[in-house]
Amino acid sequence: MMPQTINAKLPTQWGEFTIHALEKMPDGKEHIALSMGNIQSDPPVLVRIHSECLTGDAFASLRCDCGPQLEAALEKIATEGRGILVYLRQEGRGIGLVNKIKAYALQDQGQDTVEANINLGFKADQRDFTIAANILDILDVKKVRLMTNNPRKVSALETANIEVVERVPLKFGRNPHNEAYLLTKHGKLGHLLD
Ligand SMILES: Nc1nc2c(ncn2[C@@H]2O[C@H](COP(=O)(O)OP(=O)(O)OP(=O)(O)O)[C@@H](O)[C@H]2O)c(=O)[nH]1
Repeated sequence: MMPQTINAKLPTQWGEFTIHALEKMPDGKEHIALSMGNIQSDPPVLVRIHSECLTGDAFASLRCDCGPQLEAALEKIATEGRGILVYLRQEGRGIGLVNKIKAYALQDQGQDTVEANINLGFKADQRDFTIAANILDILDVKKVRLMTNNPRKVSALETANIEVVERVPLKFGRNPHNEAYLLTKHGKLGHLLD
């Protein structure tokens, strides 16, 4: 089945985006992209690949840095007047919402974010970012400036022939509740954080 895209306007507090709803994707999930401005022209467009996080994105949870990263990415795109937010339905680094809350419960008992995933029978990170490259292909984008601290996102795009001309660090949302979580991301998951 071929992927299909449905486009509509999406006015936001940062300006007007186009929302692209992607269905019939290879992983069977419904993904979303928001775009602003001319995304195919030079210089290469600013792109954020964001994994779904209901607790951080919608409920302003301080356990992670997802909400502030999402907002900062949309703001940076609006400031440039062009860019793409790819919103992947990869809740809980791919383990799903209920399993993420199970992982939070284990973290409440002292495990770190990686140990909790492993003890639930998952890998530390279940995500496959190839789907983000598929979405950029559908949007006809071949070169990007990628906002991320996660080297796996950079290598996944490059493996799929999307050139990452620049990695733009995205360090927002550090707070006392997520200090240990961010340290674990840095120490065990390879995120480029100070
Ligand atoms: N399993 C699990 N998932 C989490 C936890 N905290 C946040 N997440 C999920 O992690 C994903 C966000 O991943 P991050 O590791 O924060 O960031 P990243 O996307 O790898 O990298 P950046 O591009 O640098 O932000 C979202 O899907 C969140 O729901 C946790 O403790 N356990």
